[in-house]
Amino acid sequence: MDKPLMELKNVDMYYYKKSGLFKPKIPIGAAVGINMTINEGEIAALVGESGGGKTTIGNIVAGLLKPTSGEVLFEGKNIYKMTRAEFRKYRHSVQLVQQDSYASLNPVHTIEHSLVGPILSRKIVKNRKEALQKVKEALLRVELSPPEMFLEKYPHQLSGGQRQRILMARAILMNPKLIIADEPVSMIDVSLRIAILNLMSRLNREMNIAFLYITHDLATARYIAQNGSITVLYLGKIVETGRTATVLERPAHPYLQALLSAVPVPDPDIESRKRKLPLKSVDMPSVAKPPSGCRFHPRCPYADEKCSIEEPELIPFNGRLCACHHVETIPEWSYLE
Ligand SMILES: Nc1ncnc2c1ncn2[C@@H]1O[C@H](COP(=O)(O)OP(=O)(O)OP(=O)(O)O)[C@@H](O)[C@H]1O
Repeated sequence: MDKPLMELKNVDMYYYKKSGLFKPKIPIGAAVGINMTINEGEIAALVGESGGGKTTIGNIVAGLLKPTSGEVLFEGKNIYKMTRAEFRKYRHSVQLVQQDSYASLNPVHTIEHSLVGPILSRKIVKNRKEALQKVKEALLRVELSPPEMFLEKYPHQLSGGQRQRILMARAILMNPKLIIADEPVSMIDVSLRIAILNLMSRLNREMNIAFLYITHDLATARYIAQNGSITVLYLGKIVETGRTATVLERPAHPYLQALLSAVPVPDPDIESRKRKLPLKSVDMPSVAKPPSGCRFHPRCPYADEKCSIEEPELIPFNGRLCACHHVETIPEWSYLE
């Protein structure tokens, strides 16, 4: 039985950008009308192109960014109505791992210092001896062995993949229920990516930690969230969401269909027979000036007048939710022509 861990209810996040001296600030709807649930122990993928609002949503879930409106619930409680003690517990339970592992670690501190410090100061352990023991266990869990070899190192002495593992170790030391992994593999060598994805899957299975995996890369989202859920964003709005297997098997929204058609296949024969979805425009409009009606309509091959006027709601369709006026009538997607 799925139990909601984190819920976003009708969340909007507007940034305000200066448009010139004496001119009013322009609102940028980086996330609009977001409803999303991450269940206990689930791997949820959040995908979309640059500027879609992924990092904004990740930071809202992490409690680092307060949305302009809407509710953020952790275990059913609004995080902005929590007592100090409850909020502290939530912040320990939800950890954020960012893409730039170098920037996330203090370059003048050893790994031991960076990992022991937070659990001592947050009183997760009683003393330094216990802290060191826990840190060694965490390093073993993230496959940095022997741990003693890594404790005295500085971030610059480690590879990108090893630093990303250190960040995972720092996150699991807080005994989290959810780790938000924001593009965790985009800055490491392709050959090492799969190992980090497998590590996250293992932490999910062995420690029942839920993951919010944020990425622009559908292939890695499909791989890691194959038994979980996927939410696709376009210019700050959800266009399709549901179980990953259902959504990616038969994508319903034309934007997701186009994204899937663009994932290259190594076999040239299949690649040449793969179905293409020619978009009307390759240019991504600005989120500061989103198109009227359906935000995808200027690029959508199926768009008509209604799409340019009326914003589509997310509605149930074939076992998932999809925001498209023509979802019932557009040709069913198939992988090959
Ligand atoms: N602090 C800010 N002030 C003003 N605008 C912002 C701020 N942070 C983000 N934005 C804008 O909000 C939009 C969504 O940004 P966000 O970083 O959430 O998207 P993203 O999908 O994570 O993209 P990327 O993969 O490029 O990081 C972008 O147009 C961005 O320029």
